[in-house]
Amino acid sequence: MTNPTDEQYDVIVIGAGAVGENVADRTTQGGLKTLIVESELVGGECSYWACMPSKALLRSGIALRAAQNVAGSAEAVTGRLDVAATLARRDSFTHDWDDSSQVDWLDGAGIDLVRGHAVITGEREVTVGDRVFTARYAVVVSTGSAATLPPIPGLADVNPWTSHDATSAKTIPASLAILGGGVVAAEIATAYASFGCAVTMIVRGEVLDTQEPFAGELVTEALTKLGAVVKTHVGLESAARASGSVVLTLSDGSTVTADEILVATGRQARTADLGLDNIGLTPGDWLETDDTLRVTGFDWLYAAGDVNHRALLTHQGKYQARAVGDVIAARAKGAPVDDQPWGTHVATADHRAVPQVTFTDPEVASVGLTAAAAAKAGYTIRVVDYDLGSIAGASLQADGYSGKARMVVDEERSVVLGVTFVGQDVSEMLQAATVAVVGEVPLARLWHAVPAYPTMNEIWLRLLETYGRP
Ligand SMILES: Cc1cc2nc3c(=O)[nH]c(=O)nc-3n(C[C@H](O)[C@H](O)[C@H](O)COP(=O)(O)OP(=O)(O)OC[C@H]3O[C@@H](n4cnc5c(N)ncnc54)[C@H](O)[C@@H]3O)c2cc1C
Ligand SMILES: NC(=O)c1ccc[n+]([C@@H]2O[C@H](COP(=O)([O-])OP(=O)(O)OC[C@H]3O[C@@H](n4cnc5c(N)ncnc54)[C@H](O)[C@@H]3O)[C@@H](O)[C@H]2O)c1
Repeated sequence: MTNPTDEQYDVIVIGAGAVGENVADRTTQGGLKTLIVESELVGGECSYWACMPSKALLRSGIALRAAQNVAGSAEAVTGRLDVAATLARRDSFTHDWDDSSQVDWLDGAGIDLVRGHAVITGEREVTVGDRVFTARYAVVVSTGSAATLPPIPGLADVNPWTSHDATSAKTIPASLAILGGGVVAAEIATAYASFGCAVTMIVRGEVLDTQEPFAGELVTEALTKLGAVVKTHVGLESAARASGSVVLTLSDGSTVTADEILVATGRQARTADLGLDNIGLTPGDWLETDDTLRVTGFDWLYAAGDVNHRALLTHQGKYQARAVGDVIAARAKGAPVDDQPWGTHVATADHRAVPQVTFTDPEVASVGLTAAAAAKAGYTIRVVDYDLGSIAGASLQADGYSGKARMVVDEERSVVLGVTFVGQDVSEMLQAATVAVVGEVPLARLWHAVPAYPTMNEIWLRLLETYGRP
């Protein structure tokens, strides 16, 4: 690890998650001397408690079911999921929660690291313990987000799990209640149900209700088939521990008893103890930015990743990191700033072209606007739906393949505003949809993007045929 001796830097990045690391890399490549401060593990949530461990927990069950869904391999794969081997594979991805390889990467990239809790103590000034650092050009906040805990009577006292516990568990409880119906809840429910854990989801609305409605319907159906109980349109009134178990009283008068409860009710900004009050901002708030990721009202303060609440996804935060690192370097050198929509120094895609995969089984892969969001935004739209199971490639992928696709078209410009695929292995089909949405490729031209036969990508041809040739 580098031992910084000079307390003045060009750029100080607070938080060494995936986003902070990428910001620091870009500013360093831009010739700026950069310090990164991290209070926990270099690599942040995604590497140790979020994307990577959760996907590792999911993958073994998904691979097993994929083999069971094809005659021939189904006969060969007759055993049960090996939970211990799955957990061991998860541990290999998190390097047993040891960040030395990421620290080595920072070192190799020429980025100085200070471990400790950073506080903004003034303009361009960051204090870590008894060391005070100043930044010539910029301070970038990339402190991420943390799980919220709703103020439900008794909930805090039952020692509820957050996603940290669910992704790092060394043993799987016999039963798990999950509060919430979003991405974390649906993914963890899928993984734990695959392990044979008795999962009960308590969902105040529908599962995955920010996606197209059929996504939640198909995922709920699949979760139920896996043995999970999905209770929708019901609230949690109170929680208590009795004989070691968690006893939950629901708004419909019923009770749920489980070994543990996972609270997956969304995120809050990690800004409560960052010293925001020292610079006239409110501790605990999300940091609002312009499209160059500069915090409103400041010329030296930037925010990238979850903490700005634009799109709480690793890939989107890293996209912001590339823009923010490059714009800081450009402004420091007095070079031109390209801040027009879709320019080099802006994160335009955050507004209407965010890709996301929910790694349930079936997967949900979406980009851009849902039909409801597009209509609400005032677009004149046409919605085209198609059954993915009737695509030749899908029928080869799995016997009895079931899935659905939707394309939302802007009728005035004849371009795609959003696409959603739900089905086995659809995640790898998402990038083509993202290119179509970001590139605003006219439908007439999309007819010339010929999908190979027999792949599941033929869904594009079917969607276009259903729409009709413009
Ligand atoms: C269970 C789960 C699964 C997920 N799966 C996916 C997925 O599959 N794909 C995807 O794209 N997204 C996924 N996400 C979202 C993804 O994890 C986040 O969007 C991403 O981690 C945000 O990165 P970040 O760098 O902004 O924040 P973080 O990764 O949270 O990093 C922030 C860092 O800042 C440090 N820090 C905070 N305050 C201070 C301080 N004052 N001083 C010093 N250091 C500080 C923290 O210790 C942390 O290391 C998932 C989230 C969860 C909860
Ligand atoms: N595969 C991925 O890309 C992935 C995976 C996991 C998480 N993430 C990201 O992490 C973020 C956090 O995920 P999340 O699932 O915690 O949040 P979320 O916003 O997706 O879902 C929160 C859920 O909790 C419910 N809820 C909120 N308050 C509640 C309350 N008081 N009582 C009962 N239910 C309540 C909501 O109705 C919703 O169902 C997401 O924004 C997502 O982008 C991404």
